[in-house]
Amino acid sequence: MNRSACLIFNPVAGQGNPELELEMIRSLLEPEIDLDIYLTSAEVDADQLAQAAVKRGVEAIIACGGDGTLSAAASAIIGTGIPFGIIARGTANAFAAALRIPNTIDAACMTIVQGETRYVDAAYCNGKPMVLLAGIGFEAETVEMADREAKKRLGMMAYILAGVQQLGNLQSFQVEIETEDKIIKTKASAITVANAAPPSSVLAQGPAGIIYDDGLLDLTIVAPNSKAGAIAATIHLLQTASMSSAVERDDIGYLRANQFKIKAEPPQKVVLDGEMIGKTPIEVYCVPAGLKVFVPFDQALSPTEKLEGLPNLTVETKQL
Ligand SMILES: Nc1ncnc2c1ncn2[C@@H]1O[C@H](COP(=O)(O)OP(=O)(O)OP(=O)(O)O)[C@@H](O)[C@H]1O
Repeated sequence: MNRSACLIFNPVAGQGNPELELEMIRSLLEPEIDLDIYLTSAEVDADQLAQAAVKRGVEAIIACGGDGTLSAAASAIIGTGIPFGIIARGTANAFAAALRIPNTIDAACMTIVQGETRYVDAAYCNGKPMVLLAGIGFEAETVEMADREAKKRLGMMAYILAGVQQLGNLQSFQVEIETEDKIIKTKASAITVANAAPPSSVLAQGPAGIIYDDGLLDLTIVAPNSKAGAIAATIHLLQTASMSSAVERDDIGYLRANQFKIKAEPPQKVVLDGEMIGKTPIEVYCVPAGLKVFVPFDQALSPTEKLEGLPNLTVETKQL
């Protein structure tokens, strides 16, 4: 008997041809999986469709669209244990990159067909589900500037251009960050709280690698004191992200915790998984192992040790 799944498809996401893309997905998945297909509309979003699918007791949910669609669908699935398939067709595709899921339609479909799953953490920010990150300040201003029309025309460049434009009027603010055991007060231009983040989310890259299944959130504080400092800090974050090392600049800080309460003065705009949600204050907490996601076969089990290649290696199994 075939497996079954609810497929939630956003027909306006990305820059491709939605009819052809849906046809391709059906031809790749339907030999193995019976699909119940629902299209999002301006009125009915992916979270409503996913909530209804959860109520119907579906075997799996597959979401196909940009980051907005993927996070909206994921939000209804957190804590349900229903396996979640991701087919990214957006501009930034941060969701797939952060969870290391292929971002081409055929490889994403193969991942779902293979059927390997892995638990990853999720989070809630001001009561709203979060899979990737909450950005305060600079990032939120940049996302707001890159509107759908600009993204259609320019793709990823829309975000980069908005970021460059935004550097010109870099604002800093007072911030208070509270964890279970600390209250930190400082000045900043950007605060990012990440559950999972792709390397392209530069402002999240303070720590040496963001771990998305450790039950903790990673917070990065970027506090440059000039436009030149902001550029230098960004370049440093790009370098450390590509080498998976932690930052070493006085104007960048980071910490890990299970939850954060953040206040800013003046209040700052907040972007949550790519969508504007209003202004600070925010409260974010992690939901360990909140999502069960289809992942490529080689990631289903993360290796707990690596010994091969060590010089003169011998490994002896002890008799217990
Ligand atoms: N049929 C539709 N017509 C108009 N808007 C829609 C429709 N379906 C979904 N939407 C809207 O699309 C938005 C989500 O878009 P999504 O993020 O998936 O794609 P994108 O903007 O192309 O990608 P990215 O976020 O990577 O730039 C939501 O705001 C949702 O309300």
